[in-house]
Amino acid sequence: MEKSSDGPGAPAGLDESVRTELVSLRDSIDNIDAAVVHMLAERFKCTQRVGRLKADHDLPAADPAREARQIARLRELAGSAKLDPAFAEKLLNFVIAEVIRHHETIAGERQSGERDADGPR
Ligand SMILES: C=C(O[C@@H]1C=C(C(=O)O)C=C[C@H]1O)C(=O)O
Repeated sequence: MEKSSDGPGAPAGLDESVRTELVSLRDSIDNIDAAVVHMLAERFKCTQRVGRLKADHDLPAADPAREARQIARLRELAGSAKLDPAFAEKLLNFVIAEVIRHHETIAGERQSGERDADGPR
C-alpha cells in the first residue's frame, strides 16, 4: 500500500516549515509544467503549419542543417542558464523527432489525397 500522507502532496510527519516549503516549491513546479505544456502546444501549432507548407511545396520533412543550428544555439543558451547543454540537446532532439513524424504524416496524407483526387487508374 502507498505511504499515508496528512496533506495534499506532502508526506505525513513532516516538520511544518519543511511542509510549507515543499508545498510552495511544488506549486511553482506545477506552474512551470503548465507553462511548458502551453509553450510546447504553441510550438507544435507553428511546426504543423511548417509541415503543411513543406507538403505543399514538396520540401523534405527534416532539415538537418537547421537542426544543427538550433542545437548549437540551445546548447549555448543552456550553458548560460546553468542547464546541462547535453540535456537541452536531448530534449530538443526528442521534440524535433516528433515534429518530423508529424511532417511525414502530413506529406503522406497529401500524397494519398492527391492519388484519390486523380481517381482510379
Ligand atoms: C520545423 C521544421 O521542421 C523540422 C523540425 C524542426 C523543429 O522542430 O524545430 C527543425 C527542423 C526540421 O527538421 C523546420 O524545418 O523548420
